[in-house]
Amino acid sequence: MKKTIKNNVSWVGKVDWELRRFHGDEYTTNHGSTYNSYLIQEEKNVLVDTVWLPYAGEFVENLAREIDLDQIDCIIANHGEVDHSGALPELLKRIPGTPVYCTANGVKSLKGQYHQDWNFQVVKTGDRLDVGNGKELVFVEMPMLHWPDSMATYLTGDNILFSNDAFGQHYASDRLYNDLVDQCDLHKEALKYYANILAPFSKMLQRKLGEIKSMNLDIDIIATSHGILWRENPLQIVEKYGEWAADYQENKITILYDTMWNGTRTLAEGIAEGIGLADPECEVMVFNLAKSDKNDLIAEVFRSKTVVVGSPTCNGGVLHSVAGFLHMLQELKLKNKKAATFGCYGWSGESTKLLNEMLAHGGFQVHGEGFKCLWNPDGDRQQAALAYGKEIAGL
Ligand SMILES: Cc1cc2nc3c(=O)[nH]c(=O)nc-3n(C[C@H](O)[C@H](O)[C@H](O)COP(=O)(O)O)c2cc1C
Repeated sequence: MKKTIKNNVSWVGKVDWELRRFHGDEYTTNHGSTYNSYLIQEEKNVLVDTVWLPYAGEFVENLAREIDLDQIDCIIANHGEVDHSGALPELLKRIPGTPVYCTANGVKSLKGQYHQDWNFQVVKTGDRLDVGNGKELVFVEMPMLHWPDSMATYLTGDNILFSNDAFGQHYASDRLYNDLVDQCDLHKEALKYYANILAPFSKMLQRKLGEIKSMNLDIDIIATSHGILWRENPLQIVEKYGEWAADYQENKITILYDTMWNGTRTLAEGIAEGIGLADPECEVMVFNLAKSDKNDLIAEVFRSKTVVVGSPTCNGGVLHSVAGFLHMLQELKLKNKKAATFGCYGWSGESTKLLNEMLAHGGFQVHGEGFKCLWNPDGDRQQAALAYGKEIAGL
């Protein structure tokens, strides 16, 4: 169903209420998601992005109820990923030859996925497309936000920035706008999206935000490709991105562990108590990695100044939940974060050394050699864990 956004611009996307996993199993979408597609009906009719492949048929049928498909003059493909381009094959079967505006890298990613020689029209930053009634589309390349092909499109007159994945969140709602939804949930999902998907590209993002600011665009609405659109103080999310891209941290320490027989959990709780005693201002949170949502934990680490990671030694290594999580963390290349490690062992005790190596490889400033405990901690070792927590609070 079409929903008017402003004047002759409407939302024609899909709300995916039941989505719980995205990018395969890489990203948890506990609030579902949306695939936002937009229809601009000026003298020219322009479709901006489409929806995820499984909803292609439904999308094209719904669109055909809103507009005679032959009246669509062109399509803007801001990003070639299948959650935005998935309905192009179905749509272009119905209206072959319709121009598809995208970046040079967009041609590569779309051809690479769909193996079709569509009527591609390559655009670059600053290129303009007249849509009639005195309005134009202005294209802004956004390479690596988050694919080489990404771009944003700005509609003059209505002052709408179609930002694609930038500023988005996986958040399903029947409400379109930021001022109509739960603020806490919205900001949590926006930060989770940034931490898990965009954090590796923070340096590029800082440059791009500067470039967008220097274009002096009046922005009334940021129309994202996932989740909620920003219309109330839309630049608030641009400012947040500026903060997040600048080695973000809060006064927060996150303790993450897994355990077989609870010894390492006892250490985790002792360390947390020690930090709390030494620095009551610092928020400390403790999570069992095997029982928690890994993408929510990435967001917790992203917000933290220090992460403390524990695993018992198991078969000369660390537990797989911990190894898998640290593998994810390494890829995010977070900056300006400290780390410390701990774990129980029975004989060889490799876990802390291995954890230190993995964290150092991920760019963390690792403190010392880690806190080890032979078998289950007794009262003395519990006190020692508490003292270790006080030491970490002082890092
Ligand atoms: C399947 C298994 C494999 C283990 N392998 C090792 C090992 O290679 N080296 C070692 O020092 N301890 C090893 N241990 C001993 C544990 O590290 C020890 O029991 C520790 O106290 C468990 O900590 P937890 O209570 O946090 O699970 C192993 C224990 C189990 C159950």
